[in-house]
Amino acid sequence: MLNQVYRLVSPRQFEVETVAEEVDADDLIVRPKFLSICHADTRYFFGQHSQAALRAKLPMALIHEAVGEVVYDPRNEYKPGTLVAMVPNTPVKKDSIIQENYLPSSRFRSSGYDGFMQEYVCLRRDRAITVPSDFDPHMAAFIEMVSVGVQALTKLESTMDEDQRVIGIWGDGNLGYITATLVKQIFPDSQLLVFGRHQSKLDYFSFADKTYLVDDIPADVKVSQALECTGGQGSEAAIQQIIQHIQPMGTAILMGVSENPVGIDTRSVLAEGLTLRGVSRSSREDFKRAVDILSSSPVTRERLQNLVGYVQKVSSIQDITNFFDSALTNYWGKEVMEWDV
Ligand SMILES: NC(=O)C1=CN([C@@H]2O[C@H](COP(=O)(O)OP(=O)(O)OC[C@H]3O[C@@H](n4cnc5c(N)ncnc54)[C@H](OP(=O)(O)O)[C@@H]3O)[C@@H](O)[C@H]2O)C=CC1
Ligand SMILES: O=C(CO)[C@H](O)[C@H](O)COP(=O)(O)O
Ligand SMILES: [Zn+2]
Repeated sequence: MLNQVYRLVSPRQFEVETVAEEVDADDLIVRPKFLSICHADTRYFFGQHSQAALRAKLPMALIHEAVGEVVYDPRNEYKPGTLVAMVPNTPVKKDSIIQENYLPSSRFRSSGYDGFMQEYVCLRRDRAITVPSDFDPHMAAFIEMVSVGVQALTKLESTMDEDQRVIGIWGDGNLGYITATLVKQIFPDSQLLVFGRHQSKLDYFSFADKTYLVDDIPADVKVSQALECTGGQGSEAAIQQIIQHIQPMGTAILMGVSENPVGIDTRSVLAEGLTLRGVSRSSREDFKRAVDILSSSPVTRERLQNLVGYVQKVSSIQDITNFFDSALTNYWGKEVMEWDV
């Protein structure tokens, strides 16, 4: 099959390339419909990586958050038109200990392998998760980020001590918001505190028990467990505050991506017996749990619809470039492309 792939060839420059795809019975052909942007994509688009990293990864199609319609299934298991969320991680090896999203051999789309900015995606069938028909498709576009929140809270469940009284989230953006909605489902009896830098963003977290501006946290506020959802240099200050406000022996899940190493006060980590656990990406199981949570909780779906921040139809390379530029100035929520190329 000949396919048109929209690749970033250098910062801010896309080119369309025709690629011959080999389709076997294990694959599905999916037409991408709604694509949403992650910070990882904007870091490539704006060239916020070292020259060596850009040379190693580009040209590459961006975007790892998307839903699309099945157009062809050689095994006829999926009806044409079925909306599926596409899992961007494709494992090529199995390991009895290391999960698929932590195996260096796995192929993650839009980080070294072509992402979903394509005319058609040739998708291994175990990478497709059916999206229920009552989901808003703009919200469904970022199920991948919801699955990362699920991965984080699943890891928190298996790592933390028994103290579930207070869960603290640092970060008042997309990942913080998604993770906060999931805390309300996965830890329904816990108090949820959210710590951010913008009152106008914290106002969206109306379902949290309390929100704090990070320059105004009372010294006696304590959280049992914490999740860092900030990224960039902001991670350093967030991790420092988590160390100050977490109970001894608490667990902090770190999710924000920083291009440069950040400093951590290890003396306090040791003295308080803290666990810092990194979480990256997600697995098929996390997608399934994410869809199950959304299916059984209309209120979570409604909250996540509030995170649809900017929607635009794109039909050309110029539209795609404009869309990424708009993402830079969008203040709240996820940017979703209606993919019409
Ligand atoms: N681990 C994983 O698999 C994944 C990681 N990520 C990463 O997560 C990070 C966040 O993504 P996203 O939510 O989309 O980004 P956003 O920009 O939407 O959100 C980050 C928010 O955190 C705020 N912030 C910065 N510093 C602090 C601080 N010290 N304490 C509290 N809040 C702070 C930011 O404010 P301001 O804008 O003023 O700095 C911003 O509002 C990124 O690095 C992204 O790459 C995303 C998806 C998956
Ligand atoms: O966003 C993510 C998962 O949803 C990851 O943070 C992203 O895949 C990291 O990729 P890279 O190493 O290319 O920045
Ligand atoms: Zn991402």
